[in-house]
Amino acid sequence: MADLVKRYPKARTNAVDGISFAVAPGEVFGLLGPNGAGKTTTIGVLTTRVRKTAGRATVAGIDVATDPVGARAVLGVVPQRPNLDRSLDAKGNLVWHAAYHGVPRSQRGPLADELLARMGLTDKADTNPDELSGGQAQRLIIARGLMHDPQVLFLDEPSTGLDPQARLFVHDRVAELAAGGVTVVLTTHDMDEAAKLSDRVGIVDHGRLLALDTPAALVAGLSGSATVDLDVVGTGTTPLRERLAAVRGTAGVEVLDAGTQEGGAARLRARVDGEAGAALPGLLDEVAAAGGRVLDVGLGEPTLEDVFIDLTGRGLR
Ligand SMILES: Nc1ncnc2c1ncn2[C@@H]1O[C@H](COP(=O)(O)OP(=O)(O)OP(=O)(O)O)[C@@H](O)[C@H]1O
Repeated sequence: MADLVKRYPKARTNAVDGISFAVAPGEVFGLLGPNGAGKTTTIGVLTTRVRKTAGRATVAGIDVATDPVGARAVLGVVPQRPNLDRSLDAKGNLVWHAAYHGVPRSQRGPLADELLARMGLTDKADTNPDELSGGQAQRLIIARGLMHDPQVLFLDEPSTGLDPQARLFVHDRVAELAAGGVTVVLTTHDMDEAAKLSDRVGIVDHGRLLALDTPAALVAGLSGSATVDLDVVGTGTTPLRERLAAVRGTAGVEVLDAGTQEGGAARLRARVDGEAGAALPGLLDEVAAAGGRVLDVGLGEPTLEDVFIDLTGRGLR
C-alpha cells in the first residue's frame, strides 16, 4: 500500500492521509490507533469496500481498485460489525459464502464442518445467528472469512466485546492461521493485544502512520528502561511534570490522568534510566517540594502504550 489517501465526501480532512506499508506473506500485522484514527477506512480500501481517493493499494499483488473481483477472491474479511445472514443457520452462512466465492459444491459442507470444529462451534451448526452469543458470532464470522481459503485475512477489531476467554480463543486462532501461512492484518485499539499478536505494528493517528516496527523494537526505541507511576494529589500536574522531568535519570514524564477539581488523584508516569527504584527517592522528593502528596506508586516496564503516548502525547484509553 503506497501513499493511500481517503477523503469522505464533505469531510474537511482526510480519514487516511498518506499511509504506506507492506505486509509479508504469513505475517501478522497490527494497525493500532485510537477511535477515528483511520484504521477501518484503511481496511475498507484494502478489502474493496471503500473507494480510495489517491494512492495505490494491492492485496497479494492484485490492485484493489482495478481488479476488485480478483482481490476479493484472495482476501477474507472479518468486519467490525457482525453481518451474518439471519435467514440462514450458522453452517448455512458458511456454505453460502463458499458458494458465492465459487468453492465447488462437494467441498462446501465438509469445509464448513471443519471450520465450525476449529472455531469450537460444531454444536451450533444449526443455530440461527440471532441465538449466538457475541463471541460465538465473532468466531462464526472468522470461520466464514476462511471458507474460500484466502491468502490474506483482514480482521477489524476481532476481539472487541469478547470476554477474556473468547478473546484468548480468537488470539490462538489468529496465531494458528499465521503459522499456516495466512497473512493477517488486524486493527485494534488494545495495545496489549497488538503487542501479543503482531509480528509488526503500525501506529496510526489522524490518518497517518506514526511508527511501524516490531513491538519489541518500538518499545526498545523509547528512552528509559523502566516506568514509575505516581498517583498525586494537592499540586498542579503541569508544573509537577516539569519538576519530575528535571530529576536525574528521568528520560520523560507524561500525565496519564489529570485528576479532578474535587481532589481526585492525578497520575503521572516517568520513564527512567536504569532501575525504577533508583529514581524513586528523587521523584518523591520533587512531589513533596511541589506541595503534593503521593497516594500510590507503581513500578513497571515501558510498553507499546508508552510508545503511543510518546508519539501522540496522550493515552489511548
Ligand atoms: N462512511 C463515512 N463517511 C464519512 N466519514 C467517515 C466514514 N467512515 C469513517 N469516517 C470518518 O473517517 C475517520 C476515520 O474513521 P475510521 O472508522 O477509519 O477510524 P478507526 O481508526 O477505524 O476508528 P475506530 O477505532 O473507532 O473504529 C473518522 O473521522 C470518521 O468520522
